Amino acid sequence: MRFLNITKRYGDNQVFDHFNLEVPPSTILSVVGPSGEGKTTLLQMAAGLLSPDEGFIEKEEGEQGGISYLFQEPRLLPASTVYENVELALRSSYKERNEREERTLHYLDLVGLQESLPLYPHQLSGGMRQRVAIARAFAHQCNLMLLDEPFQSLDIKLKYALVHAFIRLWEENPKTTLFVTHDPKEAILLGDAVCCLGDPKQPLLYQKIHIPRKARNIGDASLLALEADLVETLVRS
Ligand SMILES: Nc1ncnc2c1ncn2[C@@H]1O[C@H](COP(=O)(O)OP(=O)(O)OP(=O)(O)O)[C@@H](O)[C@H]1O
Repeated sequence: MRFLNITKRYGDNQVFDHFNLEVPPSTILSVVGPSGEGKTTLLQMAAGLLSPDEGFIEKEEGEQGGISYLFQEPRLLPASTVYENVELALRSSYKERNEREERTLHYLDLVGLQESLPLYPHQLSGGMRQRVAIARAFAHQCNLMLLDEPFQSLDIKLKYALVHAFIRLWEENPKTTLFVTHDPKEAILLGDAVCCLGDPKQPLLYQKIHIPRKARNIGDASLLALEADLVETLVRS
């Protein structure tokens, strides 16, 4: 997916000014940036919910069609169980009940919820609800994933458990993904590249990460150096 020469204004507020950015197919681009610098605007344009004033968004053939969203709040169906919340997302793509059941159990297993199938959202902790939302995002037939701070407001242990659950599911079937976060560590653990917004004309920082996702350890020297660069860019912006 490419953002080509994008200009976007809200009244006098110019958020993007002939801005270019590329997310190679089947990769994750982590987007960080100070508040109000256009992260959500970028996601909304990628989703087609908002049009740029100038420029356009080019999507590869495999990126057209369904989009899976993952938000900070899980947005589950309150009257449906854990199992049903995920199974419902599979109905349009799997007509066979047995196949749907197998897929549902697979996704819920990968996020560690195999024991919680009959529970309703109000019976779950915040972290468990977000696990269901992650499983559902992967169950939904999609060609593009848009993540808007899905791991925010979780304690640090839970946050990394969910980041790893996300990676396990994503690696099974990689989709072009835009991942918005305020947390440089999350950005570095998940992204094939990280970029920092903060200048309407161009990213303040864009850095590819060559270490395979599964081999990343947040204590590695090169990742710590990148994190320091990101933090410095964010603080200076
Ligand atoms: N519908 C709107 N009408 C007017 N201004 C808007 C609208 N949506 C966003 N903006 C403005 O555009 C700028 C970018 O907003 P956006 O929500 O994209 O930023 P963000 O980086 O996602 O912020 P945050 O990190 O706080 O979520 C902000 O100055 C915001 O006030």
